Amino acid sequence: MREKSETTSRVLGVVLSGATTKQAIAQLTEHGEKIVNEGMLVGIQLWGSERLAIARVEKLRIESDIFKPGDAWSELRRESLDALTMLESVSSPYVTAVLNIIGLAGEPGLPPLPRPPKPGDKVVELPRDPSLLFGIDENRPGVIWYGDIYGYQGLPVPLDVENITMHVGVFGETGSGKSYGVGYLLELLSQIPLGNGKTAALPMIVIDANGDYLDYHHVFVTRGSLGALHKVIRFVTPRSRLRSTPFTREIKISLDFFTPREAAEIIMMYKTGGLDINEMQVSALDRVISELTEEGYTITELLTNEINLVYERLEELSRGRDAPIHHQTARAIRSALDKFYREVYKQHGILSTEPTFTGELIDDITRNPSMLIVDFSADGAPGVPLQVKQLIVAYIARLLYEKFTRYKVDGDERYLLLIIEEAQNYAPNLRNYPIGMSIARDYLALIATQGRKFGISLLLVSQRPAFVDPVVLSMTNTWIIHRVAPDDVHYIARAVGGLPEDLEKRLTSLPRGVAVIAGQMNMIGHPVLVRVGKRKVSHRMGMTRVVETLRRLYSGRNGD
Ligand SMILES: Nc1ncnc2c1ncn2[C@@H]1O[C@H](COP(=O)(O)OP(=O)(O)OP(=O)(O)O)[C@@H](O)[C@H]1O
Repeated sequence: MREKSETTSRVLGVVLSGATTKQAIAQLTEHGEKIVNEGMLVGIQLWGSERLAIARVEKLRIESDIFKPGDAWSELRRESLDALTMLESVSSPYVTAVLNIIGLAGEPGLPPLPRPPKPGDKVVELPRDPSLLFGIDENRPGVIWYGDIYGYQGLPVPLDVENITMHVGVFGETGSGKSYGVGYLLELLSQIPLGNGKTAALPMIVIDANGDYLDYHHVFVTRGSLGALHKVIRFVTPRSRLRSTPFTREIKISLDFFTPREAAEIIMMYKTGGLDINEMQVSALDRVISELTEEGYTITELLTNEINLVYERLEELSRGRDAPIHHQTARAIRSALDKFYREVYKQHGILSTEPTFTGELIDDITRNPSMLIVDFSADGAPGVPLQVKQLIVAYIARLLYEKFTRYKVDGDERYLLLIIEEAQNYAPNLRNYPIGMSIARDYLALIATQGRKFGISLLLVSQRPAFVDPVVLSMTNTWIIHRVAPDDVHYIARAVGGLPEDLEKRLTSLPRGVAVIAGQMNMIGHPVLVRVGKRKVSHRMGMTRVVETLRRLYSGRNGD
């Protein structure tokens, strides 16, 4: 625990008259003028006592009595530079700060003030002691400490791991630092304090759109450990040249967790992109698959080695005038089956009667907490189209749902975090983002609405939250918001259930690596600005080396 002497902070300003319990205007001291920034938190020593209020600086204003518009010096300022210099020498500008009061320090949730600060109350730096400030002991089990509160190096935000089950959304435009920040959060979640100096990792599956998390795999492979994680395994598609590298497996899935009806939907949706799904075709294919599964075949067998059986049964059921399946419907189904078989099974090798991403794997990683990275980068999934990736995500979501329901029924409580980068590609909001229906959307919605009861948490990462399915998005309850596009601000503020106005205004101009953190996990109980902490594992993927590469490729060509 830090020394209490740190709490005697230096005075940053004094409260002026007219304060309410929600807002105060303070004049800054010379020291305050040097270090106070807009967006920063400060303390107000209330009523001349030891009680402390926490407030956020909404706005700074510089004032001067001699440089007021239309004052008696206006003409002089206009006519003479000498006079201007003279005025400058006698003017004494000062800075006022508008402070939005958050609540009383020292108690969880920061309760509201019973009465306003009085004129002359001191504005001070926050003590870097979480128990004095938030009433939360630094060593409390189940709390991870995230980054630094903006303006206070060494004063992190306490996050309650218990509330991760209510799902997390991380938003920010490209280059705002989302992936870096998520990596930092995953590092914290791979060492959750349990008390008595013990730590444990939360099992995690990362759907890694661009290989942003492969540094964790690399470090695990070279060092043999990463936090309290047991293993870090990378999954690549079967045609990836990386498939036989260490701690790397091919991802092969089956469709046996799905019902015949769901499998029929998936196949038809795969063909049409889901935009034009025909109920008659889905139920006819459901009938064909159901009949054959009742005869003892698995759905995966039917869509791989035994595809001819499906074709034959389809043909039988659509032959003749009174056939139960119209021949045109059969033709459309045949074409969808062909495409699914050719691309998913033959070309990309994803579908298999011997899947590698299995229920046993989930048993293993939840018993021995591990990180699985599904590498959808160009190296990990070469040439694999989005629809196949959506199918893989749908499968993983369905498998997790199935497994965790079973754990619950058996009284075998387990937890897992499913991280989805570029969430808009798997759970799209079709009104704003018409990429075609995602096969994964309904299964992710299932986890979003039901998962928390079973111990599955979602962490959705997106550049454009307005493009994410509103049902899925509305189920997130903790938000880490980096710099976002102006079009997204309103949408985010609504999804978050309202942000303080001054923070909302800041969202489009946050520097890289600074975010607003709000919602259930944030134990301060109020949205705060935070500087993301330093990762232990570097983030090579996000780096660019334009100048270095130009030098390597082209220097010397002009004879220099
Ligand atoms: N807090 C930080 N400290 C140090 N470097 C950072 C920080 N945040 C981001 N960076 C660096 O900035 C670059 C962009 O960050 P990052 O890749 O996380 O952005 P992003 O929002 O995920 O972008 P995209 O959506 O395009 O993937 C990377 O090189 C990353 O390492």
